[in-house]
Amino acid sequence: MGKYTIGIDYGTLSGRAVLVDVADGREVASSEFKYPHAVMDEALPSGRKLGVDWALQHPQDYLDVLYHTIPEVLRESGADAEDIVGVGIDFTACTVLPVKKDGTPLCFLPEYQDEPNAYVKLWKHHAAQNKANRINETAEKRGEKWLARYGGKISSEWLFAKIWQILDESPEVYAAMDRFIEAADWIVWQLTGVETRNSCTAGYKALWHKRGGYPPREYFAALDPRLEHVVQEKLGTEILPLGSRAGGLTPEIAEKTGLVPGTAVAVGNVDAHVCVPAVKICGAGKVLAIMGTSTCHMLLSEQEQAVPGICGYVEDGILPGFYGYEAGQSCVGDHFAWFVKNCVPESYVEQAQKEGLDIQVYLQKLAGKQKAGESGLLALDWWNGNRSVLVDVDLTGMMLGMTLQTKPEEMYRALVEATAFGTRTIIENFEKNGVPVDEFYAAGGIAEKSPFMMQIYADIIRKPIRISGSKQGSALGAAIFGAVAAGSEAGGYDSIFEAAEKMGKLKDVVYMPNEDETKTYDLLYAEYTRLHDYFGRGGNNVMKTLKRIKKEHEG
Ligand SMILES: Nc1ncnc2c1ncn2[C@@H]1O[C@H](COP(=O)(O)OP(=O)(O)O)[C@@H](O)[C@H]1O
Ligand SMILES: O=C(CO)[C@H](O)[C@H](O)COP(=O)(O)O
Repeated sequence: MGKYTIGIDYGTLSGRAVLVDVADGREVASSEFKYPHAVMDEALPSGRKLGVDWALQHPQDYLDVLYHTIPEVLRESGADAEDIVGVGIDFTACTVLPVKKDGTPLCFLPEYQDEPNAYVKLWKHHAAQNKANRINETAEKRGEKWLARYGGKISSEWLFAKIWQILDESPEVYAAMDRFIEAADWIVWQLTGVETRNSCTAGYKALWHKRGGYPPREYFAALDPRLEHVVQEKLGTEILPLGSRAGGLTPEIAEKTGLVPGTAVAVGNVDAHVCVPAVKICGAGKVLAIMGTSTCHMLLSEQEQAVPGICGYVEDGILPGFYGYEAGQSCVGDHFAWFVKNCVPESYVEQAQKEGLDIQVYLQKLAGKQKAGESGLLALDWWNGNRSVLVDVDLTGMMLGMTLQTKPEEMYRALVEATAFGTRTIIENFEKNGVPVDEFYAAGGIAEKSPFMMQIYADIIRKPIRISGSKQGSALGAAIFGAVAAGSEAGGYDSIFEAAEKMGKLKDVVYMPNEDETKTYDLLYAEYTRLHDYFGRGGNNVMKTLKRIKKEHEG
């Protein structure tokens, strides 16, 4: 009888579960549940308006993912629950929420339902930038050594900026929360009844270090005296390494999902990092880009090297025995989603429908007929700020070269190219700073759906691109960690490397750079870099001025 594990990938808009065969990673069944509340960036369910740069979620949606997708993959596969030996989950990060000590989210309590700071702050909640600035300035002033691990600057997406925002704006919420916890750890807590913290989110998003722990309390006190004991009071300090077993499934969750009580559950993981073993990466020098709403770039190295402008590096943060480096672009597919929602004429939508094509596929069909540089357009990919290498959410988007002849498919292609230039900037930044990049892999919705984009990326970054063999790379990665949490005695594996070797997958296709296109793209990339540095490194702060004026209008 085969043994199986279930991996659940909590993305920005939905949760996706896969049930896979432990022997070879074969996907037997899958299921998706779209979050009913999606991303709340304008108002709470009560109608209460949110400010600029807010992005919240509702934790009930995460529980509903379990109740819908697990029974569905069990039904679809026909697998016996006794043969499901482990469950692993991954989540967007730093997606964080305030909870009571029994795990109840504050936003479930009637007194906080109309309080924005009681909800989950999604990874792309950018309304704590003023806090991130002070976190950086204070760290620099005090000569905090950890700052270099985070590329010299931490982002407003990270944990301490978010919790400080709560303290500052809603001290009563801060006082009422017993824990501030990553959604990854919270959902594992709901599955097992045990509160655990995973080393991945703690390391990348909460400044934690395997040997040194968190920054000292004097640092937090220098930020705000009320934060002096934030770690002890709100976070908890017992951090478990990736691949550990967090606990066994509770009888209540087992009953609601159809699984067996006590089934091994892995400690939480991050949607990007978890994907590395899913594409069989087990060593240094291979960048994996997980390309969806945003892109995260993961890279292993045997060397510890400070790299400016990256999100950070964490020892054992992706796989044991390596320094795991992370960089990213906080907006990639989000550009394209924004474009089709706001900038495509009715006639295009109708034609796409007539041809039975998704509107993005239709635009790609038209844009694919063009050559590099043919549109005369060049864009900066900062519709949601810049995560790497500038680490500045106050930067905004820009497109240059438009004329009365410019077509929607050309603008769409320019946005795709801009995101690829952003990726090339990240690769070159690693290489320049002593972390070699030999190969490039891609996973995520975009790598899966769009050969058009993958070819443009290969042409722009000048490297062959290998693609994840699973449509759900992150969910497969979570299932792989589920197999390690189960261990070999239960039918899983004792090492993540062995599990990756057996269960990881790559497609046969490799996108090769096309020499003619790369030559033109080199010219465009030089112009992109000029604009990138001009608008992004202080040559012209017009984007910030415009944002400030906009904020004044919004009060
Ligand atoms: N045919 C397509 N080609 C390229 N990108 C697409 C296509 N369809 C949807 N997308 C983009 O994929 C992104 C979602 O990626 P996905 O990996 O599925 O989700 P997530 O990032 O939430 O995990 C959206 O931002 C959307 O613009
Ligand atoms: O910060 C992250 C990883 O470190 C987020 O999880 C990520 O950017 C969100 O990913 P997705 O594009 O899949 O929604």
